[in-house]
Amino acid sequence: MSVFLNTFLPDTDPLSKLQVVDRGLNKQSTEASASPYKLIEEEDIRGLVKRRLPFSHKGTYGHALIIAGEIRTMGAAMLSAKGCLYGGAGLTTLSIPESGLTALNSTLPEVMFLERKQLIKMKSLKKYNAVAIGPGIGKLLDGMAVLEGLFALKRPIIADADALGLLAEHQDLLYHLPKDSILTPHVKEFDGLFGKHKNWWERLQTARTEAKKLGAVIVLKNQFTFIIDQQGDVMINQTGNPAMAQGGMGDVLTGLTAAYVAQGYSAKAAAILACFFHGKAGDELAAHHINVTASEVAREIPKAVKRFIDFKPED
Ligand SMILES: NC(=O)C1=CN([C@@H]2O[C@H](COP(=O)(O)OP(=O)(O)OC[C@H]3O[C@@H](n4cnc5c(N)ncnc54)[C@H](OP(=O)(O)O)[C@@H]3O)[C@@H](O)[C@H]2O)[C@@H](O)CC1
Ligand SMILES: Nc1ncnc2c1ncn2[C@@H]1O[C@H](COP(=O)(O)OP(=O)(O)O)[C@@H](O)[C@H]1O
Repeated sequence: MSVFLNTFLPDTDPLSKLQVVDRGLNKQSTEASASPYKLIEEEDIRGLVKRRLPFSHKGTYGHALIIAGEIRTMGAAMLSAKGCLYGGAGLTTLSIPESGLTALNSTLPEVMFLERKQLIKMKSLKKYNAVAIGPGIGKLLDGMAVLEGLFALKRPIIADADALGLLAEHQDLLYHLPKDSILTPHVKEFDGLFGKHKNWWERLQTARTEAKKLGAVIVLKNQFTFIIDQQGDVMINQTGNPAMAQGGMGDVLTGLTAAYVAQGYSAKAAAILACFFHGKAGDELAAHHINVTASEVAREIPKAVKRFIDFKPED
């Protein structure tokens, strides 16, 4: 039976009711019968996710840098770092104001620290396999200078939360976003970047155009998160649930996305895997909890991935 796009939208419009969604990611977009809208299925994830290798070491799984947090939102930085750590990056470094250092060392001793002033030494940032910026940075950090420096390196970044706010205010910079970057807006951040929309159908059309124009992956977060790739195809994530509707959940997703980029996945694969396992961890917790915290979701991720990898469909 066909499934239509309106099933995944929180509002109604005449066009999405007519738009068929393909099941799975296998059909090539170039095929005449293919829909640009695709539902991510477990089989797709099995084809993407890699096991950890014998004789591997921390260097095998990449080094992620997360630029996050200010005095009132240091929690966002900790949550992003947790998402990255539990997502399996070989090394995680967090750049926060020094006032957060005690909290970092006592709560996440595995995570390293990079002073904010080191961020202007752009060449030294080349050693990181993934760079994420935004959760809780507010406007205190000289975010624009850091973003400009990162863009000059022409290395993809993951931009979330307040970094998206900065890009919305400086559209000239937005269109210099390095190719294969990942933007992770919720609906308000998306409309801040690209203008107000009447409904979700229109928002998705803008997302497809902008992802192509930017050469970036856009992760438009919602109950069903839409991952729009550089070709303008829309992949729909089915995991996740309302128990996850609590502050900090997106911060964990940002860190988890960085972990997958650091491990060598493409921007598109990293975004798909992060959304899938973030939601999967939330679903497993929601089986026994009415609501789940962002920290709990982060901690559940390695278990959810392990269960998924070890599960045999005939079990
Ligand atoms: N522990 C910490 O340090 C934490 C720090 N955090 C950090 O603080 C910074 C600012 O975060 P913020 O929550 O103040 O603003 P922001 O996320 O822009 O929301 C503004 C308004 O937008 C809406 N809205 C939001 N999400 C939506 C959605 N999915 N779907 C639909 N609508 C949605 C909603 O408006 P409403 O719909 O209620 O009118 C909401 O009130 C940011 O850097 C973040 O990383 C947080 O992560 C929390 C934990
Ligand atoms: N009802 C829901 N169903 C599925 N996922 C949800 C639900 N509510 C929130 N989420 C997930 O939680 C995250 C929220 O992100 P965001 O709004 O950026 O949060 P924050 O800024 O507090 O970190 C997204 O990944 C979103 O998909």
